[in-house]
Order: sequence, then C-alpha cells, then structure tokens
Amino acid sequence: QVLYDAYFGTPLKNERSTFLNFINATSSCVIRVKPCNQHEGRRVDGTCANPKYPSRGGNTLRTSLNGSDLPSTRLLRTKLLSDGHPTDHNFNNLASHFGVFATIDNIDLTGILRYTPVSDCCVGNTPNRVNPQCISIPVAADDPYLRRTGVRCMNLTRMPTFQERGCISNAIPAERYNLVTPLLDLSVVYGFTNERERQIREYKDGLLISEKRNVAEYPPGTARDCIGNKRPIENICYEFGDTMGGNINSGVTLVTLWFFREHNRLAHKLAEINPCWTDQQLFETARYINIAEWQHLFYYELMADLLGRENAMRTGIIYDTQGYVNDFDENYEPGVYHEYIVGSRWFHTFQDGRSDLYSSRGYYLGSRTAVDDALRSGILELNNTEADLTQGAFRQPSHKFDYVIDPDMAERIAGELHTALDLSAVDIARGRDQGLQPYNQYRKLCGLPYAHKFEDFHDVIFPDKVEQMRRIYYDVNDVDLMAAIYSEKLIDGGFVGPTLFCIIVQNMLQWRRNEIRSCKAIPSMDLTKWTDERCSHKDNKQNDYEKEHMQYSSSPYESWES
Ligand code: HEM
Repeated sequence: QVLYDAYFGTPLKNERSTFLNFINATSSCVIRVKPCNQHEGRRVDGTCANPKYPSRGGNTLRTSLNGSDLPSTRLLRTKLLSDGHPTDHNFNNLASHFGVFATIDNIDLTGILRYTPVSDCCVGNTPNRVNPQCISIPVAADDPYLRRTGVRCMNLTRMPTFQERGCISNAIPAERYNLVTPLLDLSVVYGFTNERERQIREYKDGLLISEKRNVAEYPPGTARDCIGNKRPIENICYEFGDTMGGNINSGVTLVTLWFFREHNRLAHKLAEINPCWTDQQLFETARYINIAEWQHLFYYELMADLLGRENAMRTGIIYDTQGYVNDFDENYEPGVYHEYIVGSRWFHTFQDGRSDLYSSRGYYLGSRTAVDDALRSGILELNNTEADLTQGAFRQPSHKFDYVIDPDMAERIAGELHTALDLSAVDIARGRDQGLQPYNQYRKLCGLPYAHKFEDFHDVIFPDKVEQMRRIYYDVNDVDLMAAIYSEKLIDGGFVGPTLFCIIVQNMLQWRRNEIRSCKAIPSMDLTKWTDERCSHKDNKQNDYEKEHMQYSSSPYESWES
C-alpha cells in the first residue's frame, strides 16, 4: 500500500508525514491506496478511478469589499426568490428524487448533522459570534415571512474542512473535507470503505445481505435511528452501504432500494448464466453493471433533460451513438468541484415539499411532507406507503423551475427540529463557507464578460433582480455565486442558467473522462454477454479470475506506466 496525502492527492512525503504524525492527524489526512492495476474495475473506496491520481476522488469568510460582513443570505433569498407552489410540466417528482440521490452519492452528511439536531448558534435569538463554527444567518425585523414570529436568527455551522483536521494551514481558503467517494459509483448502496463493503455482503452468489418482507427485498434494519437510538418502527434505519445517506429522506430511500435490489437481481441472473463464477466475480460484475446503469441514467436521461439534450451533446457530456465512447483522458483528475456541489443546490427550486401518494390506478391518496420524513425509512413498510410513494414519484409533477421555492424548503427545511430554516439562504451561505470566489470571477471563467457595474449583469439576469442585488450588495464583486445562480435566466433548451451550465458541464466531463470499461454489449441489458466459456468445461470449475484481475504489482507507477 502507498500512502497518499488526502488533501494534495500526491504520495506522502517524509517531511509531511512527520508533521502529520506530530500533530496526530495521520489517520484523517492520509489515504492508503493499494497500487492500481490496469485490469481491475472500480473500487469501493473510489481510488484508482484514474490511476494517475490514485487517491482522488485563508479559511475565514469572505467579507464585502468595504470590509464589513456580506449581507444576510436570508435577506438576499427573500428579495430574489419567493415562496410558493407552482408545478412543472416537464419533470416529475422522480427526477428530483434522482437528483438528491446523485448528491448523496458524492457528499457526506456530517456537515448537516452538526447543526440540525442541536446548535448553539442562535442562543438569545442572535447570531453567535463567539463560536467560530457558527455562521448563523441573521433575519431582518421586516422579514416578509418571519416578521410576526420573532425569529431573528437561523442556525448554521461551518462544513468540516481539511483545515479543521490540521491537514492544511488556515491561510488557505476553506477546503471541505468529504468522506464519501466523489464519483458516481453508487456509494450509497455499496459504501465507500472496504470495511463497510465487507459488512453488507452476503459472501455468497455475489449478493448483498437482504431480508424478504411483503414480497420485497430490503437490507437488514432495526427499529433504531441511524445514530443508534432505539425508536419506533418508522425510524428504521436500513443497513445500506452509506447508512445515513440512504435513509436521509423517503425519495432517496426509494431510489437506494431500487439500486440495492437491482444488484441482487443482476447477481442472480449472472449466476444462472455463469454457474462457475465465484462470489467475487458475481459481486464485482453486478456492481459494475449497476453503476453503469446509474451513470447512463444520470447522463443520458436526467442531466440530458435538465441541461437540454442538444446542449449536452454539443459539450461532449453525451454522444448520439449506440456503441460505447472512450473519451478517457488521464489529465482529468477524478472528483467534484465545490462549485458543482454548491451550484447544484439550484435544483432545490424544482423540489416539491410534498410527496404525493397515488394508487396503481392513478387515484390520488394523499400527501406526505418530505421534510418531516427525514431518517424515517420505516414509513415505507407501513400501509403500502412504498408502493404509493413510488406511484406518486412518477405521477406527481415536480415543482416548477423558476424563482419560487416551495415553502417547506424555504421556511422549515429541518422539519420540527428548528423553528425556521431557509434552505436557499443556506445555499447562498455555503458558497461563502466553502471559500468560493464571487460570481464575477465565474463569469470570466465561463466566457461571460467581466462585470464592472451591476447593469453589466443584465446579459443573463433579469433587471429587477439585478436592481435588488445593487441595493443589497456594496460592490459588483461582492455578489455571491449562488445568489446569481438563483437569479440567472435559463439557457435555451435547458433548466439552468449559463454559469451553472458551465460548472456542471466541467464537472460531468471530469467524471466521464475517467476510465471507460468496454460495455458495447449491454444496450438492452442482455446479461448472456457475460457468459464465461470456461463455465461450460466441467474440469475448469476453479477459474483463474482472481489471479488475472486482482493481482497488484509492487509499485503504483509500474502498472500505470505500463
Ligand atoms: C425534499 C427534498 C430535499 C431536501 C429536504 C433537501 C435538503 C437539503 C439540505 C438540508 C441540504 C444541506 C443544507 C446545508 O448546507 O446545511 C441540502 C444540500 C444539497 N442539496 Fe438538497 N434537499 C432536497 C432536494 C434536493 C434536490 C432535488 C437536489 C438536486 C437535484 C438537491 C441537491 C442538493 C445539493 C447539491 C446540496 C449540497 C450538498 C452539500 O454541500 O453537502 N437537493 N439539501
């Protein structure tokens, strides 16, 4: 195994190793990577997606140019976006479920759990300035929705950073620390560490451990919440690879269950086709196919529709071909940009706060409020709820793509845990927390003219919103990326503004130019293509798959260079 620096992504140098040892930060700042082998597939821990970068997958808040704090993000949100319930005629609720699922595949939830259950960031109803973890959001006395409630502060804490763990200096802008593999690799289903993978595997026939109830397959789960406290059955926590992620809300849990079941379906089918395959072969192959299905769905269905199919083809995110595309480029370092994760919060605008229940014949049966169903996966097994929510996901239109946010998302995203919490205000604050540059810098990067005055934003932002920005911000270079993403006009044929389009394209290219495995034979999921001729020879039961595929050479460079 070779030790890599978790922050820099390069092999660990002696000097750095001594330093990390000295500050007792080796376990959190170092990743162990088994040398990459040219023939092996995707690893659960995300390493070796690109063998050239095996380990991949000033920390204070920016101030205004006049030296004071940037304006309240709640103020910005209420001036730029309003609360309401318009519905969409292009997407259904299923699209938003897959959208959150994609997010959970890439980030961990430790940051959110820092302030949602308990927080002292608004003690006395004013922002706590003493605790450096607190970045609570001030609420103006004339807030349009909260003026009568007395709420003047919303709890918020900083995301975990490399700085906090001692890996890098506070002089460097905030670098978020993330435990989850920053790849589209179904880590929600399979986990993101080898240890977790071992816990959830049956080690028989390539299967994930499952229990059958009401004719459906579920991962094991007890009446305990995901933090381990004993709870009523509604709070059952399914033992997915990423427990917290997979149980975070009912939409994500539905999708995670589908991919979980798909794995076992694939493993069963592959075992029928290739009776001589080992558990390891069946597991790995089922996992690769499952991930390929997910990536296909994400690129060719969800994102192609959100960005516009023509736009996605023009930029090389997808191709109009029946065969496979190999555009792997070793110069693309696998991972996610902070801008991608922050910017994708734009999709909160198409999330409806209600999850409708429908019968299989299309009768509306009622609605659940999504924010109250966080970490309550057990509801799915009560009263046919899973089936009814599944019908609802297909039949319920999504919230409209516009400048209106569902009231549950805008006012009470933490359900009963907080009196008031505005997700879009948090979204804008996160850009500051994660050290993002002002919007103007991204305009430059994305080929829009650098703005010298607020009116220069008129090219892509409606004048009334620019006027709000002009009144709230001191300088054109103070404007937050996320405030602008929430204000930009949509591009032709797509449902995002130009700057977010540019950021998403960059990130999706980054992912897809990871290594491609040959998959020309799977357009209609014909699993006989995995037939192993060796299985038909009785004397060849013990095949040498493991020998061929799992051998690691002694140096990571040796195998990569060869
Ligand atoms: C009922 C549905 C949803 C709920 C309850 C929800 C809630 C949340 C919450 C609480 C956060 C973290 C707030 C923080 O930074 O402290 C968040 C972040 C985020 N959400 Fe959503 N969201 C939902 C739907 C969606 C959808 C539909 C998408 C995309 C299609 C999405 C994408 C994101 C992204 C990219 C982040 C940033 C994650 C991070 O930085 O850790 N969410 N959401």
